[in-house]
Parts: sequence; structure tokens; C-alpha cells
Amino acid sequence: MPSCEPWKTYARWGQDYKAPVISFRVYNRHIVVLNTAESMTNLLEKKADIYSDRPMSWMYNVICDRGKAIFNISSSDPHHKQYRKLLQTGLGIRAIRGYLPLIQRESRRLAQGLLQNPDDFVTHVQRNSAAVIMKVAFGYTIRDDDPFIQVANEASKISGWATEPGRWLVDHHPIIRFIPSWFPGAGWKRQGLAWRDRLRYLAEIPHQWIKEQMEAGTHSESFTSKLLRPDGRERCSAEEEEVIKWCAGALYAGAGDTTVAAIISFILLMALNPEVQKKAQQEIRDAFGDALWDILEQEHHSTGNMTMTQAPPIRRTEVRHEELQDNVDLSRISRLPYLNAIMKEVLRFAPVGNLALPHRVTEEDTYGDYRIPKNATVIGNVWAVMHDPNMYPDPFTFAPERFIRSQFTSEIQPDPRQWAFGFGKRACPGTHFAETTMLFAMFNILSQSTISLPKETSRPALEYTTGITSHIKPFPIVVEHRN
Ligand code: HEM
Repeated sequence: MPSCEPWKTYARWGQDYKAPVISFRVYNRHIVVLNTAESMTNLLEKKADIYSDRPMSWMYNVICDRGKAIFNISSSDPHHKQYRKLLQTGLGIRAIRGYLPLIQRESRRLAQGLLQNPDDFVTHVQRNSAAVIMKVAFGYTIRDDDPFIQVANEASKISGWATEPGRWLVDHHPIIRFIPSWFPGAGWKRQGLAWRDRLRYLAEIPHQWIKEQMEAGTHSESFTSKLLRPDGRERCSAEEEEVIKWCAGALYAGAGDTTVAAIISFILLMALNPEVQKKAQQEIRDAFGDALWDILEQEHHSTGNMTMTQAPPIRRTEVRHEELQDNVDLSRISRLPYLNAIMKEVLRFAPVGNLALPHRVTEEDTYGDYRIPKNATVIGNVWAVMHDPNMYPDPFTFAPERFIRSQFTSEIQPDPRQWAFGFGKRACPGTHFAETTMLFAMFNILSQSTISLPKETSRPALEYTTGITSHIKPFPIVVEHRN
């Protein structure tokens, strides 16, 4: 399998064979790649009943005991429905309205961090995402070098190693999972069992923390605390608690890398597209007038010499924040048309999940002349659709105008969110949350600063990271206070 940007190779194979669907084998596994929007809709959406399972990862699901996590669990397991219901409520539009002040506060902190220390922009973006999701999931306020972040990052690293495609023979020859761990050559099994213990331990840390806070009455309300004491009951059952733990863990796992990747790509794309940036800044000024600018201006002068480790004094920030809320209806930020168009174009131009997550088909099926065997791994090539010139003319140009009706464009191009967030019964339950986090980060960054390339540097060629999530590889940028 191609190890670098495989989505581009799959798209090229599709073009070479003039086929919307390509397939190949890796050991004994049948892989089917869907390269067109039509094939994805016809199979992953319209036949979601048979296309929504996940391929089995024996190393991760069984040896590391992660089969119950929402990302891996079978869609026929009743827990999957239960998880999705809880997450859809916890991440739905109504719940998000309650998180807006938190998202706004952390986005402002991100924008200030960028101004103070632009070289570390990736760290600021990671901190922003972690701060929001830890507060939402556990009511936990993170600090710099926070131990909980290290816990989450370690779990994410182990998960990455244990699910690396093609690395573990047991994924292709599951019979060897019965080999005892002491057996010569069974180092992989000893490694998997060690990871299982570590992952269990790491998942317990935030869960035990919130329980202790609740006992002591010192917690702030969060996704976990609300579910642990449902409908005024003193506590939930042990089985319900297990479900809550898996769901809360999914929040960090789902939000951690994804929104970070999207915001990093946004920042770099703003440096390369000054006209787009200017237009968005004008839209913000037109929509919110001078009240917002006065507050930001005062804030800039009072925090001008601050470093990131010296966070703004909480009381003053809170007061300003309330002031801002009085003057700005936060939900209006999500409705700015050009900002929304930029968000869609970031998701299209540099998709976060180029191959989404793999699905498994549970029955043999046909699509046109193609036979799709039962148990095949089915991959939607999101990148191929987002760069299909028939859907998005001039696909390698960053142009948010594609999504805005005007006198120059007769037709709006398709909304890329229908592919960016996956398919059928496995479609991302964090969509609204992700969009809100992105829009608020974009709004605050553009309100406070202008991003550009360092003087006298030429425009860098774009390169992308390869992984389950992907983003544009960072290059040097300049962030200046926006006058
Ligand atoms: C820009 C941000 C994001 C993108 C592009 C994204 C994209 C995706 C994609 C492509 C999938 C796989 C869907 C499939 O298998 O067809 C997925 C699944 C998932 N995402 Fe997201 N996601 C984002 C943010 C989030 C956030 C913020 C959360 C939670 C707070 C989240 C939670 C999840 C969960 C729990 C799943 C697994 C769903 C399942 O297997 O049933 N995601 N996401």
C-alpha cells in the first residue's frame, strides 16, 4: 500500500483504469476504494445498513482491548447506537449553544497566543482544541504542560501504532492471536498486552478525577458529570458508567487531531491568500461594527507584553468577555457567509480525513459491473471527490467564492461537508462542534491579526502530512496586529 498520501495514488489508479471503484488485496484482505461522489452516495449512504461496519483490527480491538470504542465497535452492537445517541445529544446544536462562551474565550486566547508567539502556532492550536474538549468532556481546565494532555496524547500515540496499516501480522492471520505471549517471537503480543494495560489505565485517569470532584462537590458541570447523575438520580449503573467512559474518551480522540488539523491548514492558507483574508476581515467589521474592535483594541494594549504562560488575569478577561457578549450575539459568528465559505473551502482544499475511516460491508453486493465481496474493507476517497474538476472547477485553487452565489457565479458548488465528515451510520457525530470550533477560531484570528509570509520569501509549495488525519505541513508565517 502506498505509504505517502495514498489518496492521491488511489485517485490516479481510478483515472488510469477509468473506474469509479478500484480494488486490490493486502494479504487476505479485500480493499475497495470509492473514488467518486456517486459511488459513495450509492453505497455508503443509500446502503448504509450493510456498509456501516468497521474492518476488524485484531491487534487494536482484541489484543489491546479497544473493540468497545465507538470508532471500532461493530455497528450491529447495541452499544454503538447508545454511544451515538449520547454523543449526538452532548454535541448537538442545543448543547453547543451552551458551550459558545467557552469556545469564544478559548478562541480569543488562541488569537492572542498567535500574535505573541507566531512561531509556536501549532502549539497554540493544539492547546485551544484540548482546552475546549477537556472542559466540555470533564469540566477540566487545562494548564500549560498539563498532565491530562500528556495522558490523551500518549493514548493517541499508542492507538496510532497499534492500528498502523500492514504492521501487524495478526490483523491478516488472526489465528496467531492464540500464540501465548511467552512464546519465542511473540514480542508483538507482549507489546499489545502492555499497551492494553496502559490504555486502560490512561482512560481511567480523567474518569476517576471527575468522580472525585463530584464527590467533593467541586466539579463544574460537563458531558460526563451530567450523565453520571442522570435525571436527578444519585448515580447511574455500572454498565451505564462504562458507556459514559467510552463516550467521554471518544470526545478527545475525535476532536483532538481533527480540528487542530483544520485550523492549522486555515492559518497557512490565510498566509497564502491575502485577498481572501482581507475580504473576511471586512465582513467581520461590517457585521459587528466598532464595538467589537474597541474591545479587541483595549485587550491588545493591555495584553501586548504577555507571554502564553502568563494567561490573562481571569477576572479582567471575564469582565471583557461579558462585555463582548453584550455587544456581540455569539451565535451570529456562525452565520457569517464569507467566513462559512472559507471554512468549507478549507475542508475541501485540505481535507482533514482524506480517506475518512474505513467501513466494512457485511453482505456481498454489486455496484454496476463490480462485485463487492462480503467483509471487504470499503474506503471513501474523500480527497478524490474534493479535487474532482467536474465538481470543483480549478480544484487546486483556494476559492471560497465557490460557495457563494454572486453576479459572477451562476451555480454554487457542492457543499464539501457532505463528504468531509464521513458516511451513513458512521458519519461524524462531532460535525457541529467541529464547525463551531473552526468558525470561532477563524473569527478571532481574523479579528485580531493579519497573517502573511515573511518578507522576501517566495510562496512555498504545499506539502501535506499523511495519516488518519492530514494537514498542510507548517511553514514560517508572520502574524501582525490588525490595525
Ligand atoms: C474538522 C473536524 C472533524 C472532521 C473532518 C471529522 C471527520 C470524521 C470522519 C471522516 C469520521 C469517520 C466517518 C466514517 O467512518 O464514515 C469521523 C468519525 C467520528 N468523529 Fe469526527 N471529525 C471532526 C471532528 C470531530 C469532533 C470535534 C468530534 C467530537 C467532539 C468527533 C467525533 C467523532 C467520532 C466519535 C467518530 C466515530 C463515529 C462512529 O464510528 O460511529 N469528530 N469524524
